[in-house]
Amino acid sequence: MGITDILNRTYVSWMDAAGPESDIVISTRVRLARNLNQLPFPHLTDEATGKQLMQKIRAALPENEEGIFRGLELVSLSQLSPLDRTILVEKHLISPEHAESNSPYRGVAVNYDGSVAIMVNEEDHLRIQCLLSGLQVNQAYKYAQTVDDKLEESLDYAFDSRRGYLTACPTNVGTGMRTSVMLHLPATAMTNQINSLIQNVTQFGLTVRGMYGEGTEATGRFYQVSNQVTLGQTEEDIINNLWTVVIQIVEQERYLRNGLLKEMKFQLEDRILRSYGLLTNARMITSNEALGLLSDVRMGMDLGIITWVNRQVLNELIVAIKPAHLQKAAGKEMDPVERDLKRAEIIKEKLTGKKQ
Ligand SMILES: Nc1ncnc2c1ncn2[C@@H]1O[C@H](COP(=O)(O)OP(=O)(O)OP(=O)(O)O)[C@@H](O)[C@H]1O
Repeated sequence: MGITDILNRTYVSWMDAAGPESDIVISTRVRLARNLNQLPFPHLTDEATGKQLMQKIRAALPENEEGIFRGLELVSLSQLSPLDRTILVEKHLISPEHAESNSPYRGVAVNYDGSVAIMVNEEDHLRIQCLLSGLQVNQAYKYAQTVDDKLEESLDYAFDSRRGYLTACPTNVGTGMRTSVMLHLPATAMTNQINSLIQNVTQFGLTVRGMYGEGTEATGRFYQVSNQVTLGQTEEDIINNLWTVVIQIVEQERYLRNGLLKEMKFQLEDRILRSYGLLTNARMITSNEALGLLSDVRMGMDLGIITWVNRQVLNELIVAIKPAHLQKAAGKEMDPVERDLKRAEIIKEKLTGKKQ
């Protein structure tokens, strides 16, 4: 029960849709950036220090422990194929930049259900991530803290009493914490209110990114909202601020959805049912088209228009239709046409429960 298991199945725990507000908040992530004293930051590291760091972290991870530590084992990126590294990106367990490396001195540890993932030698020596379903900022922070405390029992962190945790990029100094939520905002997007939302959240020290984080565009219907500031605020301030803003975004999205349902009931039902029809009948489908249609079906489910699909299936599909997951499922490399065929097949099967 370790990373192999995570790589061989689509499901990880953030997809269970069991968390609060999971009609709109898909997942919550808390990540802590940490570095070890006396060792240069990753971008200045040579082979010898890279190796030393991997050894120290491997030794610091608890063995045979239960709870959130179950299955947590450090694997070098060189031990994973490019496809498997992309699988981890598609599941949101490592960043796209980390996946580009095949260095033996960079690594990843993932627990049994993907709720804890640790990147080693990414931008910082350690990036501890906790990822949960729905809006669970406090719980995700609690998990991250538990992992952090456990590692700190045997690692000497770079910490300055005035500045806080020291990090490779000055924007992370202080708490070293980024808290974020992945939101599904179709009504906000359909009513052209995304730009004003972006402006509003910026005023609260938050930032809006695309589905795959830094450098990915905030377009479509899925958005990641996170704190921009790590210095001069406590972890509790950051969490409370994010929670307060997100609750308002959630309420606004629900209000807009209900408005659409009231004002254009038949058009909305038509659009959603057509989207379902396309998803369950297409012979070939691209990733972008599928994501847009899945977003419609998800909203249809939330509004009670589609009653026969469950949210976990939709969360799993968001990931199962990505290129690396499709190729893993097919057991071979595929060109774009083959992927479009396979994608259509998987969607049909998951939505209708019928094998082709
Ligand atoms: N709430 C969330 N749910 C699922 N995945 C998330 C969430 N927030 C971030 N991620 C994923 O984490 C990865 C990193 O995201 P991002 O670049 O925003 O953060 P970071 O690396 O911690 O920040 P930094 O820019 O400070 O390095 C991305 O793959 C992104 O998809």
